[in-house]
Amino acid sequence: MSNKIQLMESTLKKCPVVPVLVIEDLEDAVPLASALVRGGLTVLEVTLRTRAAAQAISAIAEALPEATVGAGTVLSEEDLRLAVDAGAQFLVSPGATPALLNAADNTDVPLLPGANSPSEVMYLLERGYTLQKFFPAEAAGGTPMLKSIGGPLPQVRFCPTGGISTKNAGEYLALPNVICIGGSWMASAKLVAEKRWGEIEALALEASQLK
Ligand SMILES: O=C(O)C(=O)C[C@H](O)[C@H](O)COP(=O)(O)O
Repeated sequence: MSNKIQLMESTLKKCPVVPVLVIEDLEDAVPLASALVRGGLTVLEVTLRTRAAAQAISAIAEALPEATVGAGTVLSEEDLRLAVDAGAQFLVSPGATPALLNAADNTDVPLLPGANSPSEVMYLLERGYTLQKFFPAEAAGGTPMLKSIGGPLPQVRFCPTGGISTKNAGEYLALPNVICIGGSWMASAKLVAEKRWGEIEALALEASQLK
C-alpha cells in the first residue's frame, strides 16, 4: 500500500487543483485537456459518468504524455477495471465500499477514496488510506468540518471536492490537512459544450496559481 500512497501523493502534489471533468463528446477530450494543461493544470480527473469517459482517458493519455490522467466516479470493481484498462493513472471515488477497496487492493493504480465523517475517515485509515477525498466538501461541512477532523486524525490529508470555486479555494488550501482540491468550475458543462478552450485555459491558469 505505501508505494501506491506515495504515488498518489506525488500526483496530488503536482498542482493545487484537480479539474473534475465530465466529457460527453469524445472529440472534446483532447482539446479540453490541452487547454487545462496549457493553463498549468496537468493532473486531470475524467469522471466515468459518460459513455465517452473511458475512451476520453485513453485519448488524453496518448495525446498528452505531460498530463497525469485519472478516472473519477469509480463506484465498483467493474468501473475500476474499465478505468485501469483505459490507462487511468489514478482512481477517485466519491465514497468507499469494501468491494471497491478490495478491488483496489488488487491493482497497482492508486485509489483516492471518498469520506466525509470521522468514522468513514477512520475506516479508510484502517485500510491504509492516509490520502482521502473529502466529498461533498461544502455540503458536508466545508473547512470547519475538515479542521475538526484534523484534530483527532491529523495523519489523514484530503482532496476536498464538491462546491469549491475560486471564491473558497484559498480557505481549503490553507488547511494543513489539505493536499490539493478538486473542482469543475474551470471546465463547466457550458464552457465545454461551447468549446470555449481559451476561457478554460485562462481559468486553469488562475487555478494553477492558487495557494
Ligand atoms: O464524480 C465524482 O466522483 C465526484 O465525486 C463528484 C465530483 O467530485 C464533483 O461533482 C465535483 O464537484 P463540483 O466542483 O462542485 O462540480
